[in-house]
Amino acid sequence: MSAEEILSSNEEQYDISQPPFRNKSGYNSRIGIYHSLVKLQTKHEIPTKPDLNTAHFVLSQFPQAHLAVAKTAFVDARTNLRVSYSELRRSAYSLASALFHGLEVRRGDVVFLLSPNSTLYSAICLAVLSVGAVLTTANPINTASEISKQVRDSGAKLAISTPEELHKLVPTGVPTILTSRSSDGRMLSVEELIEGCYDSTELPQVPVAQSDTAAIFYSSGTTGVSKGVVLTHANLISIMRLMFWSADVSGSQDDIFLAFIPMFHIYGFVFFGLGLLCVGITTVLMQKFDFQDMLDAIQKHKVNNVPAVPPVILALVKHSRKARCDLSSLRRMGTGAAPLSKEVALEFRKMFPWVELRQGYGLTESSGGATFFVSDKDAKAHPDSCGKLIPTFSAKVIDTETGKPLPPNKEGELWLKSPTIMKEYLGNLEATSSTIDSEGWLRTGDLSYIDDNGFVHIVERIKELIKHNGYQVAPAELESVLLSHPLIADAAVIPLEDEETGQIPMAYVVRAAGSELSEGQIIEFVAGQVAPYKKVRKVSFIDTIPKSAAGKILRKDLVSQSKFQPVSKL
Ligand SMILES: CC(C)(COP(=O)(O)OP(=O)(O)OC[C@H]1O[C@@H](n2cnc3c(N)ncnc32)[C@H](O)[C@@H]1OP(=O)(O)O)[C@@H](O)C(=O)NCCC(=O)NCCSC(=O)/C=C/c1ccc(O)cc1
Repeated sequence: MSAEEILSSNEEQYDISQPPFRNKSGYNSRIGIYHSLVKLQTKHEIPTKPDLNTAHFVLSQFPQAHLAVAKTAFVDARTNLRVSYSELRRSAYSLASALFHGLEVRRGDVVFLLSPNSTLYSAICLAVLSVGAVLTTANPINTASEISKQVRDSGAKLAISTPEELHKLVPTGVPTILTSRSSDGRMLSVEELIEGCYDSTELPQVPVAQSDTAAIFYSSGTTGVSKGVVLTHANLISIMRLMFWSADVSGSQDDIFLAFIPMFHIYGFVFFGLGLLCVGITTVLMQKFDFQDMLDAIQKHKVNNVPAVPPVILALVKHSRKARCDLSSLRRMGTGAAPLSKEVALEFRKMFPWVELRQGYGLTESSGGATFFVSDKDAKAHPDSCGKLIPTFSAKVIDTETGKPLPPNKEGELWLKSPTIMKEYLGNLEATSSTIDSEGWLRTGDLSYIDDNGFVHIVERIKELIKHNGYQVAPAELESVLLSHPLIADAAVIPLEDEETGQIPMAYVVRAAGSELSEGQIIEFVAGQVAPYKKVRKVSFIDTIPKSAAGKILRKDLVSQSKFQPVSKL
């Protein structure tokens, strides 16, 4: 369904000026659907022009005044290098010309970007999208085999990599250019292409439809291993507009933001990679998170706004008193990607009474946004909620037993519909059809309820997913690594609650007969094959893995069992 179709079907079905919408929950009891009660003003409306390209849209949003006065778009927290809106636009233009005319990147070609946050990141994304190519990104700490898998699955034609991570791409054979100049000058780099002789005054004219694929982000979804989430230009343009709306309603238009949240995931991508550029704000960029560096950056650059994840909020509560730093410039903090405990939220507000704290909820499959708190007063009064549905969103809360939609205050699986919902999982019809139904409803795999006032509460995950530091870790992926060990007969991986990081992956292992494999050896074996945030950090040995009659691992039983075991974090 196109953005236009979804928007107009929302208008027809959910006339919020009519009963039964005269309730604050936005619940229509006749059809069992909740609807965002926020109407977008004209300036926030989602453009439905069929041939609009995300990059053209974002670049057209750069405020003219900012281009004229060379307002800073990005500051590198470490080097102090500043990139203005006009420089960013010039870089995007010349890189787009170089990709199109020099490297013959064409509409639909997939370009794989392997880089931490950098002042070049947005220019690269804009250039790739502007020529109708498809962007796919990855965490640079992923292992070579994880990266090969993604290059293969996405069908990447070209890669762009930092010199440090190049070795992980070499085995894939995919043509690669570097982000910065190589010391021996033998490889082409983005820096050289930007400074080269390509046209820096306009973008190549490539016809692109909003329904074209724009990006493929990898997510574990509700089940199993990592899958490519296919997002269209329509999805990204919609979320850009909603970002603009959220900055406006929360009064953040003139804030200085801090970015340590990685741009290679949807959260960082929609905020820092593209979204906040439409608002015209300045972002201080950190390549990698470090607690003290974060405090220093806030103080030095007088940062006002920090989108974060729960472990960072917890670290501020626990450690900022000891650290000598001035956080008086802070005005707003956001938190998403994992649940923030009510106690931590309350403690944070006590320690930083001058800072607004907003919890949000979004998935890669919804292009990163779904709920938001318009007012801090509401956020304060509802610390265990992640806000209300953002404009254009509808939701159903589905009884997991009967499949029927539920009214306010009843728990069920949250289903979402909006113009931001992904098109599909790449090349995976089965996963797509079990996640999005024929009417376009996305099953989130999260157990939730919506209260009388429309506040969304996420209760727990139904999907089999571990959240470590806000990163997704799929148990099935770790289980297949464990089962590849010749001395492991069977294995199951579960989330173990952890105060600092949210959850850690814990493995239950059945050793092969006669094997004396130790916990340490197993941890080391897995660590050698997966990115550091996916590491198994605790192992327990067991005689058999509990399974249903159909052979499905009964993870809930193992989770209950794990609660009775002493945990020593490694
Ligand atoms: C800032 C965090 C919380 C902490 O950083 P960290 O302390 O460096 O830890 P890492 O988790 O990055 O690193 C894991 C491990 O990798 C190691 N590592 C690190 N960088 C290296 C290196 N370059 N070399 C080698 N080893 C290394 C690091 O030392 C560590 O090792 P270990 O000691 O074994 O735990 C970081 O984890 C982080 O950014 N997490 C956020 C992840 C994230 O963005 N998730 C979003 C997914 S999308 C989504 O859910 C959307 C939500 C959303 C919600 C609401 C909205 O409104 C909108 C959106």
